[in-house]
Amino acid sequence: MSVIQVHDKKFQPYIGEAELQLRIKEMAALLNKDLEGERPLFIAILNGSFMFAADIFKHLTIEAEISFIKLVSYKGTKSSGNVITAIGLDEDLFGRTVVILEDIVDTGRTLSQFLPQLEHQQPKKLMIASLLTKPEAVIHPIKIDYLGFSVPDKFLLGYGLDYDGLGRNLPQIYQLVEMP
Ligand SMILES: O=P(O)(O)OC[C@H]1O[C@H](OP(=O)(O)OP(=O)(O)O)[C@H](O)[C@@H]1O
Ligand code: HPA
Repeated sequence: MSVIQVHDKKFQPYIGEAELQLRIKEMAALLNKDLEGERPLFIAILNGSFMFAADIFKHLTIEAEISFIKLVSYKGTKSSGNVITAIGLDEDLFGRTVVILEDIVDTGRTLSQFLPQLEHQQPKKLMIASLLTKPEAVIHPIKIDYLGFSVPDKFLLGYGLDYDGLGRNLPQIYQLVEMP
């Protein structure tokens, strides 16, 4: 398996396509078991989660809906810091079982800022399914209900994850090669 170059950096293969797909099937099987009869709404957070969302959704056999949203961060007032708003969230979450689909929970900042906005709508349940997390990088702890892989605190690329816009199309996950 070969090292690839994207922009100025080198990346080595880290999680292969077969291993990814196997784990995603296992995650879907758990969701099928746990959420039978709940007609959950899956909310995929763009851009990064598009491949994970498509692959896991294909393996769901329960009745389920999916919606794709984009989070936009802008400077709020001094006291509130950065504010995150969701574009494309048209559904009413009141009383629904909601599962957020993320490619990665890294520092936890994105979800820690966004989850309270969803909780405000009083869903019946609000759960997180993330393909990846970096426990050593967490600053804002997030409870991940369905997790694919715990990984070290190294920059990843591929399967939806980008480095400066490139690499999202790679079918497997690569890890940054750190140069001495
Ligand atoms: O836990 P955190 O440190 O907040 O990092 C996780 C977030 O970072 C990535 O999104 P990004 O903002 O890079 O946007 P993208 O999905 O469009 O690449 C990823 O898709 C998560 O949403
Ligand atoms: O490791 C990563 N790679 C690409 N995008 C990311 N966004 C958060 N963490 C990462």
